[in-house]
Amino acid sequence: MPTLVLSRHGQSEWNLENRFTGWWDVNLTEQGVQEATAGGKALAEKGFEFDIAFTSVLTRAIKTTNLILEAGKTLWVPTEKDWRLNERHYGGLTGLNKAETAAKHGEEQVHIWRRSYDVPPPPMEKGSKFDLSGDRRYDGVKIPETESLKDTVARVLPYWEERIAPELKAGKRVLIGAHGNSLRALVKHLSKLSDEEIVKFELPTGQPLVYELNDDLTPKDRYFLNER
Ligand SMILES: O=C(O)[C@H](O)COP(=O)(O)O
Repeated sequence: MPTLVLSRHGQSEWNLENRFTGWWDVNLTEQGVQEATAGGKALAEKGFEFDIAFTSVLTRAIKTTNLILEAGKTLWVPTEKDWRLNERHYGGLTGLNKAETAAKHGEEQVHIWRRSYDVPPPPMEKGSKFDLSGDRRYDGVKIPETESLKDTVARVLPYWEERIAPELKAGKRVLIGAHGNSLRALVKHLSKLSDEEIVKFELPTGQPLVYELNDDLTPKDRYFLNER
């Protein structure tokens, strides 16, 4: 029975500061390190082991994945990093404080930007200090100017089909350490959630979500580790 564990990264510096983050590369806070380690320890105590791990090209997710593996004394597990597991690109909102943006544009508008399925935030302005063109990790990648969750699903799913699903079908136990919205894309796909359902699905930082899958990768069971 293929097992898949998804974990959103632990608390990041900009989760703490309540700023829109997206593809901006911030570190974990001390609390974030503790959350990721606690998630990894809980997994190890319950007997979870991994054969392969996948993460994004962003520090907060890479470190979380490593901390989970380290807690299970399996830091050696092969880990693939790919931009397609990055957080949803937050466009022109990147770096702004979420509460200040709500005060300026209204709660309703900010809720639409954060939780509608197919309305993207305003695009990143050319020359903005958060512009990522020139960042070596994105060589050859067409960096989006902004993304809706629908756009995120459209780039996560081909990666799932191409790289992750074949490992599960081959019987590998898979860990994915990524982000709220790139993981929502996977949960939507696996659990067949509607556009309305997926935007209400919240993934707390550092809390492992377990999928027990049938051989055809349809879910048998899905649960947050701390709920069992
Ligand atoms: O990119 C961000 O700011 C967060 O990681 C996710 O933001 P959200 O809660 O607005 O989806």
